Order: sequence, then C-alpha cells, then structure tokens
Amino acid sequence: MTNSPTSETPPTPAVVFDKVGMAYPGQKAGSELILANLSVTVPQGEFFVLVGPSGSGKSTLLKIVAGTEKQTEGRVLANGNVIDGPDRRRGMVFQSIEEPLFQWLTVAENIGFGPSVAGKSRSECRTIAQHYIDLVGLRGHEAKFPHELSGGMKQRVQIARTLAAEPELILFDEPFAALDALTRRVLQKELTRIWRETGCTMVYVTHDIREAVLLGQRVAVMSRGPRANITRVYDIDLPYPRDDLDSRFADAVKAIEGDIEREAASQWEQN
Ligand SMILES: Nc1ncnc2c1ncn2[C@@H]1O[C@H](COP(=O)(O)OP(=O)(O)OP(=O)(O)O)[C@@H](O)[C@H]1O
Repeated sequence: MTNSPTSETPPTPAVVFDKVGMAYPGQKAGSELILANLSVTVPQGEFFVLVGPSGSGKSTLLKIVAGTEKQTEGRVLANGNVIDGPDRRRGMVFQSIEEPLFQWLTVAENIGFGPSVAGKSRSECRTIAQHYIDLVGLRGHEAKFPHELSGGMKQRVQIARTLAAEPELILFDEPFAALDALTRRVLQKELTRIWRETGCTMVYVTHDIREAVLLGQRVAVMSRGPRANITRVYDIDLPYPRDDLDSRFADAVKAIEGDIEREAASQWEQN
C-alpha cells in the first residue's frame, strides 16, 4: 500500500469527544469533574457500545450528544458540527419507563408524529409510519394504543418512532433493561438487523456485558468516577448475528467483565 497524497479525505466521524470534562451546574463548588479529559471517536455507521460502573457517567455522555446537557470542558462534534442543543438528527431511545409514548395516539400515529411535525403530508406520514412499523415487526398492531401493548412492543414503537424521524445517529440508554430475558433476546437480535438495514450510527449504553458483545462492533469500557474516562475499547470482530456459544464471544465477555470488576475493586479499596 502507498501513502498517496491524492487519497480521498476520510469521512467525517459521526461523533467526536475531544478532551471532554463535565460537571453538572448543581454540583458543589470545588467537587471533582464527573468526566475528565475523555476522548473517543465514533465513525459513521458504527454500532458503538459503552459499558462501565454505575455512576461513571455513561448517561451523561449520551445526554451531551443528545444536546440536553453541555460539557464543561473540551469539544463534542456530531457529523463535524459542534452540538448546540437537541436536534431531530440525533434520536434517543430510553428505558420505556423514562420516555412514555403519547398515550392518546395509536401506534401508527406515534410513529408518524415526527414526520408530521417535520411538515410531511398525512399520506406521507402514513407511508413512513408503515415502513417503520414493518421494519420493527409491528404489522397488525397499527391501531392499538400504548396501554394495549406489552413492554417489548412499546420498545419497538419507541425504536420505530425514533427511526421515522430519519436520524443520522441513535442514542440508546439501556433500552431493554426493563424487559424479560426472552423479549430482550429477540429485540437485541432485531436491533442488529435494523442497524444493518438502515446504516444508522448507534451509540448504546448498557450494564449487560453479554448484550454489549452481542451488539457492538466496538465496546468501550469506562472507569469509575469521578474523573471517569474510557480505559479501553474492544474491537468485537465477530460476524452478525452473533453466536453466544462461540468461544470468542465468551472470551470477549470475560475480558470486559474482568476490566469492570477491577474498576469496582479499586473503588472498594479506596473506600
Ligand atoms: N442532573 C444532575 N445533576 C447533578 N449530578 C448529576 C446529574 N445527573 C447525573 N449526575 C451525577 O453524575 C454522575 C454520572 O451519572 P450518570 O447517570 O451519567 O452515570 P451512569 O454511568 O449512566 O450511571 P448508571 O449506570 O447507574 O445509570 C453520577 O455521580 C450522578 O450522580
């Protein structure tokens, strides 16, 4: 391979954290930063997963990218632009308890809501909604209201509603944590299919290391806070859909678990 000066410029990354530090406005004066000097880049189209001890600042990082919180130090870019508040190009999927659907709208109306706010006609909204209803496997449930749905179905609606706004990037904050194990398994599998079909960049926070290895092309491990940082990024070089019986899958889970246990142990030693 040659280092040709005419080679194409690399694509703009989906997200760049550049020496990010964070203290919340309400924090006591003089208390330490929650995040300190954190740098990581997420390329376009990547499935990037963040794991780490409780309270290390994973949700805070997502909120900074969503534009609902602002870092106190460093720069954060989305598609090359400084983040300046929420933007429909950056969608967010929460645990359902945190982000209830519009209870007075049907499944189809919930999913068509974003496009209607964006000024699309009623028939365009219906077409877009139906596309994403099919993509997340909710055909036949279009006319139901949220209270008529199971937890897993509500999460499907939330994912479809986020996708219908045609974001470039989707941020997930433990979206399946409240679901039963079987439903979680089904949705994990479907999410990788949806990711491959849409090409969207995914930034996904979880406590579940097995889930991280099942989903992520890369898994970043955060240190415990305060002054949390990313201590290691694992490349999970396994084909999708992933087989959790593969010994390489088990090796990756074990290595990441080991990192997190060491972080937790250092916390106990200090206390
Ligand atoms: N609005 C806020 N004001 C002040 N401090 C906050 C606020 N939100 C979070 N924090 C603090 O910031 C730190 C990081 O919180 P965050 O929720 O980002 O961590 P996390 O890694 O997502 O935790 P978990 O894994 O338990 O969900 C914690 O010490 C938390 O108490």
